[in-house]
Amino acid sequence: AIVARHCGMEVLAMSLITNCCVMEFDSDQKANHEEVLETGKARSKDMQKLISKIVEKIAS
Ligand SMILES: O=P(O)(O)O[C@@H]1C[C@H](O)[C@@H](CO)O1
Ligand SMILES: Nc1nc2[nH]cnc2c(=O)[nH]1
Repeated sequence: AIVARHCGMEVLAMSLITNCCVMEFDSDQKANHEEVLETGKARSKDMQKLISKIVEKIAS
């Protein structure tokens, strides 16, 4: 993104929130990669649709 901006390109960044951050060191809860993969998979179609719509709007 930094190089793209340097070259004068417009940049859109997106992020999918995939899990909760565990703030307490001694918490029983633990963040794990499986929940991240699971959410990514569960939301992949939504992300595809959203990005397609954005590209359509940019192109029109
Ligand atoms: O050990 P961290 O906090 O880096 O772990 C998080 C949770 C997942 O294991 C991974 C992201 O997928 O980072
Ligand atoms: N998606 C995701 N990425 C991370 N990178 C470091 N920690 C995390 C986390 O809890 N979730």
